[in-house]
Amino acid sequence: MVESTNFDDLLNPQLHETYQARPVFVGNQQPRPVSEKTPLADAPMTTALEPEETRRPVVIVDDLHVKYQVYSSGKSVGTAGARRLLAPSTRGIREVHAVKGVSFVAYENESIGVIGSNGSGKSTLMRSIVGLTPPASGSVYASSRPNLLGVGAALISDLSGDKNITLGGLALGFNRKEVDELRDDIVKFAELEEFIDLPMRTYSSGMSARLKFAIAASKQHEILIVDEALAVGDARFRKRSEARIREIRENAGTVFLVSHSMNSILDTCNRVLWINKGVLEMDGDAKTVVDAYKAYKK
Ligand SMILES: Nc1ncnc2c1ncn2[C@@H]1O[C@H](COP(=O)(O)OP(=O)(O)OP(=O)(O)O)[C@@H](O)[C@H]1O
Repeated sequence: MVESTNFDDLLNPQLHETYQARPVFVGNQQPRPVSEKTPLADAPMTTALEPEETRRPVVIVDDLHVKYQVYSSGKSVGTAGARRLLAPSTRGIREVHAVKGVSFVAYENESIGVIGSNGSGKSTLMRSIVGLTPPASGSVYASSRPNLLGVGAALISDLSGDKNITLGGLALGFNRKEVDELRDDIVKFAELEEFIDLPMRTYSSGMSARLKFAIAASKQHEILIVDEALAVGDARFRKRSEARIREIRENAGTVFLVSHSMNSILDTCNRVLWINKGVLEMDGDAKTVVDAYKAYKK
């Protein structure tokens, strides 16, 4: 007989019942490092960044450099025939310098768009702010742990949408009771009432994206990073997710939105960072930066 796995066996209630997502540095109003090259927590900032005194800084990125080590196959693209044979081998480890000395201060209640061409380093910068990708040098300071929107990693496609709400909710730091209280709102927001008992693998990509967004956005994040999440779903869902992002921001959150949609950026953000080839090309009022970016792209 094949033994079936109980859903509760997949979780560890003892572990999760009291689990709460903890800020990186508890009880300290000052931004503190979430990641930096050296373990010196109180290392002075290397650049002349001066946070405004009238506003509360929530994220400080100080001269951040991020590098990837990539294994190169040795195939030099574009060199044909004999030229390829004569060309020096590029086999081995190659370094990609994805973020090159980016510095800025983000304040409470700001909604910051992050724009730039493909491969310019936007996602890398965001992953570094969350602490997923370590910097090669420089530091990131945050008043509490920034959250990258998305609970995708915690979800299991063979389980129903409903059970995945439990999984995703626990991954966000809610306890079971809190997840149960939020469940109906999440299902309603995702508009999946009729499908919530079906395994997630039967969902279309838009349906699972809606569920992931609805789970992740059910939490009032203090620092939230949304990387292209709004590009999914239809226009109506996009409008509602934009509205939810504005709501999070209005409730004293700070939101970063990485997007290629200038309309989403202009609708949602009051400030924009333009990243170009790993460098912070421009930082300012949303319309000014978007106009400059559009002019550059022409
Ligand atoms: N895991 C990785 N390993 C190696 N190189 C990487 C990795 N992730 C990103 N890169 C490289 O770092 C650079 C910046 O990539 P990143 O994904 O941050 O850009 P992006 O601006 O978010 O791009 P897009 O708009 O296409 O999503 C690119 O040259 C990319 O090839």
